[in-house]
Amino acid sequence: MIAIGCDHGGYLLKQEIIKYFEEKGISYQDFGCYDEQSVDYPLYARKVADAVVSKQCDKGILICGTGIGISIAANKVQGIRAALCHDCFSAEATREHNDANVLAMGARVVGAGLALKIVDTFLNTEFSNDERHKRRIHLIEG
Ligand SMILES: O=C(CO)[C@H](O)[C@H](O)COP(=O)(O)O
Repeated sequence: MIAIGCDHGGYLLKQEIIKYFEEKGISYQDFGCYDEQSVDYPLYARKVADAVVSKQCDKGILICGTGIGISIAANKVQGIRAALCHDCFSAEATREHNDANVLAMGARVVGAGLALKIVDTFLNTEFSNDERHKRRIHLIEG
């Protein structure tokens, strides 16, 4: 189950991703927002982060205008490793090296075509389980 959330700046891209999930039969839970009315992105970052940390969902996807604010907010939640990715290399590397559990993107930065490839890469790349990466992740967690 994938948790997905956005602010008003990310709403239209979130709808594209949801359409993609429905076509592919990927199960998801939509934590809002639900239209383009102006909202505050930290609230949606928190909803998705809580769903991931509580294991209600396996991974999260967050979208705002830039992806920056919503990733900063998600990373305040203990246990969240949110990665802001606007290319497939980063999406693959952050799964392999950082075991990122939330993908953040900016709808004002990437188009839907690239965003869907980034989502696909993120969801289909496993953590390497390499000792050096595990050690570094433990150091992040403190
Ligand atoms: O990218 C964002 C945060 O990093 C927000 O989507 C952006 O700040 C919203 O801006 P506005 O209220 O002017 O639409």
